[in-house]
Amino acid sequence: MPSLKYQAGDKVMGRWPGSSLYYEVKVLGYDAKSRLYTVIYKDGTELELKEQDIMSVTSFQQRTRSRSRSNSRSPGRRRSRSRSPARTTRRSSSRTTAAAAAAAVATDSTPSSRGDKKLKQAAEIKISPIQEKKPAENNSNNKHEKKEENNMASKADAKVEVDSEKNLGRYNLRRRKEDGDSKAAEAKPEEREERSSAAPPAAAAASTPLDFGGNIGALVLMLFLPAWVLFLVLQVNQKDPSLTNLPTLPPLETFWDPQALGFVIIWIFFQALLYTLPVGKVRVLLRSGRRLTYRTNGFFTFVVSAAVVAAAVYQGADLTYIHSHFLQLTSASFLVSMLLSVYLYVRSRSAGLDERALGGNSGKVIYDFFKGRELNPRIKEFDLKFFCEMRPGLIGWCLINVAMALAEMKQQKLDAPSYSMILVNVFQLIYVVDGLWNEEAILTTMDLMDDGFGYMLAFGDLVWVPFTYTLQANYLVSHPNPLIVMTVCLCVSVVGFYIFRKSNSEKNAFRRNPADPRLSHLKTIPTATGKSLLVSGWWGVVRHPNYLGDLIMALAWSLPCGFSHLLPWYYIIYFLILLVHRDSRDMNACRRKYGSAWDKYCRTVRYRIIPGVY
Ligand SMILES: NC(=O)C1=CN([C@@H]2O[C@H](COP(=O)(O)OP(=O)(O)OC[C@H]3O[C@@H](n4cnc5c(N)ncnc54)[C@H](OP(=O)(O)O)[C@@H]3O)[C@@H](O)[C@H]2O)C=CC1
Ligand SMILES: CC(C)CCC[C@@H](C)[C@H]1CC=C2C3=C(CC[C@@]21C)[C@@]1(C)CC[C@H](O)C(C)(C)[C@@H]1CC3
Repeated sequence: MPSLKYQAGDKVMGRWPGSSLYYEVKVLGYDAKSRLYTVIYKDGTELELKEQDIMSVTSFQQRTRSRSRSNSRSPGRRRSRSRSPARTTRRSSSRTTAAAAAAAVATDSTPSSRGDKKLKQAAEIKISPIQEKKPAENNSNNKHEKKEENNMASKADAKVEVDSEKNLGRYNLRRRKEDGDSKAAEAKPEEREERSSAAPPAAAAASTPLDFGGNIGALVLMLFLPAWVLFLVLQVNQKDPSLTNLPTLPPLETFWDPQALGFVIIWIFFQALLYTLPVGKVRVLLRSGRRLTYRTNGFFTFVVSAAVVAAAVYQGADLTYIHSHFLQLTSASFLVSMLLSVYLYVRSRSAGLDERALGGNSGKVIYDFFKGRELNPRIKEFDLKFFCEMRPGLIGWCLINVAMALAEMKQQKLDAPSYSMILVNVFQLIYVVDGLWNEEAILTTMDLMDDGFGYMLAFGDLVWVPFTYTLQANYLVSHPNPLIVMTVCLCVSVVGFYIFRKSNSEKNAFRRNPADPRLSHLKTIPTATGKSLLVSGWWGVVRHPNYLGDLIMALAWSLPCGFSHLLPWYYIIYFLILLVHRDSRDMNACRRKYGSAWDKYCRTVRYRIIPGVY
């Protein structure tokens, strides 16, 4: 291993997965493909570690010394952290044998007197090989596994077994079921949150395989996506929109309207102002040692925005401006998203390695610009990604829909919007309000956890969502459709929403507090990161039940538009492609995160989105 930081045979300190404990290990080798070092612990246990989870013994000692110095200076900062599954608080057990653990040193902000205690606690880790399970044992109905896992969730101080799956050379962490108490269940919500975030940091110096066909694919998408939005925006005004009836391109000067740009900027700043108000709960995401706080006041923001817009309409503001200047508003938003993307790329160059997203850190300029390099770019406490995803575009979606209802009344000379328009408005309003009401759930989604913030999301949030997700309402303005299948639309919408909400809430509740008594009936699979995977309930039906619900809802949004044209059905086609691609991105990410535990989950839950089909 000539140009590597650590060589085979080196004695180094290796971080225990999902914890901040370091053990003395010996480097055995390096796999260039996975960019993982194989290390061996003193008792012969082998693990694969990332470079950033390894430290030379000297720098480790320096770090420990400087930490204990700073801790002895500031006792107020001493805090016992119970995030790690490997961190135990019990007295030693006769079954405890880990020689590796004897070398463990807690790197927490604990004073040296506590260091010994931690060392002793860490010595309670038991390392024992796992038996290859028979297929029957892998079944989701395996009560034993369930039992073990429930204990794992509910016992913050239980002992940990390290099981090696010999065939894959990977490890699972499990708590022994006889070691029980209910400390985690009794813990305060904030503490639970910290504990359930025990996974190793997602951000890293390394990059993952390129999506979208790398640089070329990203460039094609960057050009294609705005062109496609333009196509849709022009198509929707055609009397007979179809793929064979292409719209003519308007003169270039019609794209530019300073007033439209002014409105877009005012809207974004207004949303930003509301976002900063100290209303709502503060949520914490732990990322590479940093505490990221998020203020979840999305619902409040929505209510205030609705009140302000209603007041403006009352004062004589004409919302149909949005319909008549749709093209100009779209290009103004595109300009803003472009400028934002450039800003994000430039600032990401000074972001630390641990602040970068795995997916957008390839070193390829176009690809990284598209995918986003920085995981959670912030201006002080203002989180740009969270804000853009949840506020201007999402709330703007509802504003545009209302404007389309008013435009329909004006154009069709109606006293009230059509039933079709009302249904589309109500269905999508519920979707958006639900997203804002459950805003904290976004903290467990791929976008927040794994994706960097770059062109894809900036454009997606500020242009794609408000100007293409409103297509059905926009279509109905000039393509009236008498509603004959109202009951069908309602039923489809209710079923879709039920699946979407229940499955998302189940996963979110589980990620927040795996020991939640309301989830105690669910079966789970432990993983080496300390987090577990749900294997029954909604997440035992298909691997993405939330996508299934979302797709069913998308069907309900198109049904009121009738079958005269394909255009209003575009959303569901696009959404299917997006979610299938997203599902495979998530599969790859989870395989990287959870290794063999993920493969086991996939063997147990065979279908991805649609039961029995895919
Ligand atoms: N309207 C729109 O345009 C879009 C809407 N959406 C919606 O947004 C929501 C979030 O979607 P998205 O972020 O893509 O994906 P998910 O909310 O499904 O999050 C995926 C993550 O969930 C965790 N997970 C996966 N399987 C399990 C399991 N069995 N048990 C426990 N945790 C599991 C994993 O993360 P970990 O283990 O690290 O917690 C995984 O990375 C969905 O409802 C989706 O429909 C998404 C995209 C676009
Ligand atoms: C431009 C590309 C082709 C695709 C961009 C994708 C984005 C538009 C979507 C990625 C994930 C999203 C989510 C929502 C909106 C669309 C984007 C930004 C979401 C906020 C919609 C409301 C939901 O309730 C949600 C679960 C909060 C969604 C989260 C994901």
